Amino acid sequence: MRSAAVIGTGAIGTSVALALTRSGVTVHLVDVNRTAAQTAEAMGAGSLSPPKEPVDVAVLAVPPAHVAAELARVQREGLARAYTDVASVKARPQQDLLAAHSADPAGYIGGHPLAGTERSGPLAARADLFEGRPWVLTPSAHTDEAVLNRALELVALCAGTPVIMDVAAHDRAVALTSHAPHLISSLMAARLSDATEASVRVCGQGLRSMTRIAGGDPALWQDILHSNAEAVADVLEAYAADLAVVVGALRTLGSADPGVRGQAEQDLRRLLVQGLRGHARVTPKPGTSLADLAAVTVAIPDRPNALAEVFAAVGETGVNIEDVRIEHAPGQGQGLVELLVHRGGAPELARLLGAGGWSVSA
Ligand SMILES: NC(=O)C1=CN([C@@H]2O[C@H](COP(=O)(O)OP(=O)(O)OC[C@H]3O[C@@H](n4cnc5c(N)ncnc54)[C@H](O)[C@@H]3O)[C@@H](O)[C@H]2O)C=CC1
Ligand SMILES: O=C(O)C(=O)Cc1ccc(O)cc1
Repeated sequence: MRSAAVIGTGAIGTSVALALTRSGVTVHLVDVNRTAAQTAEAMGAGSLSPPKEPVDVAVLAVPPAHVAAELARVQREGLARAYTDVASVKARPQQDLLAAHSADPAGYIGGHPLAGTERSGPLAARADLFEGRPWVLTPSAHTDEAVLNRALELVALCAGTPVIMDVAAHDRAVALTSHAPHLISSLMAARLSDATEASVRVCGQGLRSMTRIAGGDPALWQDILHSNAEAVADVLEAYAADLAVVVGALRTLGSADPGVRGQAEQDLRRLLVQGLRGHARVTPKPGTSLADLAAVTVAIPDRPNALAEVFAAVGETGVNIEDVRIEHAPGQGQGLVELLVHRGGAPELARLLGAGGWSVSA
């Protein structure tokens, strides 16, 4: 691939543009918001000048409701030889596209990288955002093979992992893994909006993780949820049924009737154990299961470069870090870095870091 166009230079579009530019692709940037496009250009993501001939691929990184209209527009202009998008829902853009008779479905393949952030705009972009992340492609019966191949090349240049899916299966899957969880995160965060300062002050890291995605742009999420409403409602209905059981169990845990109490204990345990099983299925890295990993926790003093020194110390041991979590409470003298490594390497890593003077628990 020699050239590309990115339409929509927000968090995702600029990340794609940065990754392609880094690989030597000439990238042309387009956005209805001039400031967003200029910021992306200033970040080194590409150029605002229009291409002189059709580019190899155009990536539509606009909100889902705008994909089909933008696609029809840029196809009419003959901007590219192949077109794809990154929208979080796939059935709606495809239906809109088929309904918009001016668009050419053969030149288009749906796409969705499962990587992102709760922050919007080009300043939230990162060239390495897609590294090792699944990137769904949804070829339709109309999609040309050359277009599929071009999209596979795009994913490879962004270091993503391609996953071919049918649009309906994709939308059901992300309802479960992304869209319903987003709403649950918003529900949790909404409960806090008028809580007392005294209550909010005693929040733990778990709450911060669980409400992080509630910080996403409400307009974008309204669009995503609107485009996948039925599938998300199905998942939330299942949550509602589980919640009813849990509330019932909590209300009857203290019952004088041993039968009722026993049932409540069983219901609660079943949910907690099932949660543990589900948690183990969310892999931190493709090909790695959480069950294969162990955590080594290192206390980090609050001084410049301390974090870099820990990573350098781990690097010297030769142990690969599979995932990392950082807990820091502003104003406290130290933070905690939890290093997730392969189970077999954890004891030796803990020993070596301890010998190096770090305060470690494994
Ligand atoms: N936020 C996330 O973490 C992820 C988002 N996505 C999808 O990526 C797409 C973009 O999302 P973000 O980058 O997060 O949003 P963003 O708000 O950061 O960027 C969207 C950009 O599109 C521009 N835009 C809107 N309509 C346009 C049009 N008609 N023509 C040209 N530019 C237009 C906006 O001015 C804005 O700069 C959405 O479809 C979203 O569903 C996919 C994966 C992750
Ligand atoms: O911020 C996160 O952790 C995300 O998971 C972001 C995200 C948001 C929307 C998507 O369609 C895909 C990924």
